[in-house]
Amino acid sequence: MDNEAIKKYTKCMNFAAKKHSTQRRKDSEETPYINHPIGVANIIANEGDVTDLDVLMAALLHDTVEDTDCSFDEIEEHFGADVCNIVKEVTDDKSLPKMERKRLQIEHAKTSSSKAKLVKLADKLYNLRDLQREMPIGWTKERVDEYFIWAKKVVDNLRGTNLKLETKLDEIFCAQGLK
Ligand SMILES: Nc1nc2c(ncn2[C@@H]2O[C@H](COP(=O)(O)OP(=O)(O)O)[C@@H](OP(=O)(O)OP(=O)(O)O)[C@H]2O)c(=O)[nH]1
Ligand SMILES: [Mn+2]
Repeated sequence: MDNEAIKKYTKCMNFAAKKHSTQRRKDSEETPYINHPIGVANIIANEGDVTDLDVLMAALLHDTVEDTDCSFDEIEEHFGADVCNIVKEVTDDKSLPKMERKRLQIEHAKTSSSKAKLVKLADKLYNLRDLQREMPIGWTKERVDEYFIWAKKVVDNLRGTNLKLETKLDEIFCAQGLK
């Protein structure tokens, strides 16, 4: 086992956990938010069969700039430019109106790098499974249905990246009547 890689990945997990420490998911159990990034990394490694360290660290960090006080500079300083660039590709600009943010995510998906596409595929697979499990507090069925339709538009622009993850996403879309 590569000691340096294990040390870097563990440092990254700890960094992400501290950044997300006060955040909770929108489910009724108020699951600690960190479960999401760790779950996304786990999907990439153990369902997508991808163990590229930069991809797995970017998965752990993928919501830190978007949702915490973390900066891209901080990520680059601690984890390097390659990881930082993947995080940049998967970070929505929260200063934009929501609809514009969601439109841009569909558009950017097409031209993003294969490493960013992997993170995005796993992010969507995690969130869609969460939606199948439980409706987020304050959401309506319409909002859930809209998320599935929007998520499929993003995923359709990520295809050709990882057949295992795309197949599992299509099973979910099929179950939702979206095919
Ligand atoms: N399904 C589900 N989602 C939850 C839960 N708690 C937090 N979320 C997050 O909410 C976001 C989806 O809600 P939206 O209202 O569409 O997005 P917004 O928070 O960015 O406005 C996702 O963010 P994201 O990871 O940035 O993904 P995405 O919106 O870019 O797909 C998801 O991770 C939960 O319990 N269930
Ligand atoms: Mn996410």
